[in-house]
Amino acid sequence: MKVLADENMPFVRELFGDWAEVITRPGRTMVPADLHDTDALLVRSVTQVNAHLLEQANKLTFVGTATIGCDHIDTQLLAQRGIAFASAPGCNKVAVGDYVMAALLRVAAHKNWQLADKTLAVIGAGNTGSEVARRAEGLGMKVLRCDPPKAAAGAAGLVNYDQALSADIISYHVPITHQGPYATHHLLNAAHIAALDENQVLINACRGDVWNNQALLTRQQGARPLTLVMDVWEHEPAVLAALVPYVLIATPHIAGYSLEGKARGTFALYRALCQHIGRAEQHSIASLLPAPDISAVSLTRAPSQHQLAQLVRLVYDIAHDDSGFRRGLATGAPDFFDALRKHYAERRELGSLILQGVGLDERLGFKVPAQAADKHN
Ligand SMILES: NC(=O)c1ccc[n+]([C@@H]2O[C@H](COP(=O)([O-])OP(=O)(O)OC[C@H]3O[C@@H](n4cnc5c(N)ncnc54)[C@H](O)[C@@H]3O)[C@@H](O)[C@H]2O)c1
Ligand SMILES: O=C(O)[C@H](O)[C@H](O)COP(=O)(O)O
Repeated sequence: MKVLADENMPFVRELFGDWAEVITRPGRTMVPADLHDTDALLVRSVTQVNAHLLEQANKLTFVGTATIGCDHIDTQLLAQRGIAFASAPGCNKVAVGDYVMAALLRVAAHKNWQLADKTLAVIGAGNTGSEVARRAEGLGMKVLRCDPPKAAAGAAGLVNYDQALSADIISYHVPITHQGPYATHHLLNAAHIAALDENQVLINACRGDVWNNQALLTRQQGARPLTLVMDVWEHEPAVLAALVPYVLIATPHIAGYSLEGKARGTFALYRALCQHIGRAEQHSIASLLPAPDISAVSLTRAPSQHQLAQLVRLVYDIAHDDSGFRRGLATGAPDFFDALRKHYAERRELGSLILQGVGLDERLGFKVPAQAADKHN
């Protein structure tokens, strides 16, 4: 069987190579001819899987995306053509939790805030939003969850969007949708942006088009700019360069880019394709992951917020991603955004680091030995 995969999908050869012919291509520039005689197509978020791409797909029976978001896939078309489809829900939710936690600690240092005094609103209380809420609660923050589709289905304990917009920090975790009662395109629109207080912080680690970037630029160029954390941008990879100097943390859509998250994404497709063709699984995720460079740290007392930030930086330094983004943009190279993503350094999840010695809140994401963990679930 012939498997065509995005060249930026790790572990494809390890999982598929011993039983399929694996061909890799740059995801953003896959063309219809690449699909000729291909049985299974494995993509990431940058490949638009639509009628045009499938024009020469004469053998295709399976499409998989190793991502959470599926907005790049015409799933209706696949269903019409009888092509099986799989995605990887939740695969990188822990990485997004790590990213937002790193961002929160950096924002707190910048604003001289104690996070435990602040309120965080999570817009979209699904896989990534729930992971972020868990981290924030581990930091002692008050958390508001806003998810109108879930509220309409009867879920309790949720706030409406207006209430959420009053929080100190507002973090977005919705899919991009353009139609229906809960459409998220420009969910943060010009009127919302104009009405926010200058002390508020906005975080976007979902999809760029959820925020009106031009309206944000207008706000930032005025007298009362907001504090912004942006991993995703409207019109990626062509970011609104003028906005970047007004963003506290700017990164190239890498919130989900932990090695573990990528491994889970590829593995979800391996599992789905095995099921699709009736093949027994012969691999595990654990076998794909190398040992982390730093595996344990011993604490003698509960860490302060500042020390917690240092511990997070041991595993994931968001400032490094931010400075790389700014350097890349400054080169003027049109492909800087994709180049940063393609050559992204190996990043482990906070859970790869064991924190020994004190009973740390396990919701923070580090691995805490069972007898020491301060359990909350
Ligand atoms: N930056 C990254 O690297 C990265 C990584 C993973 C996921 N993502 C993006 O984040 C999105 C969310 O991921 P997830 O795993 O949490 O998805 P999910 O499906 O588990 O959760 C999304 C939640 O958003 C809610 N929602 C939908 N419309 C809403 C609206 N108008 N207002 C408030 N809530 C709304 C849904 O009810 C659902 O509970 C993905 O679709 C993907 O686009 C980005
Ligand atoms: O939807 C997702 O899972 C994330 O946005 C994912 O991390 C995107 O990464 P990409 O597929 O663009 O490499």
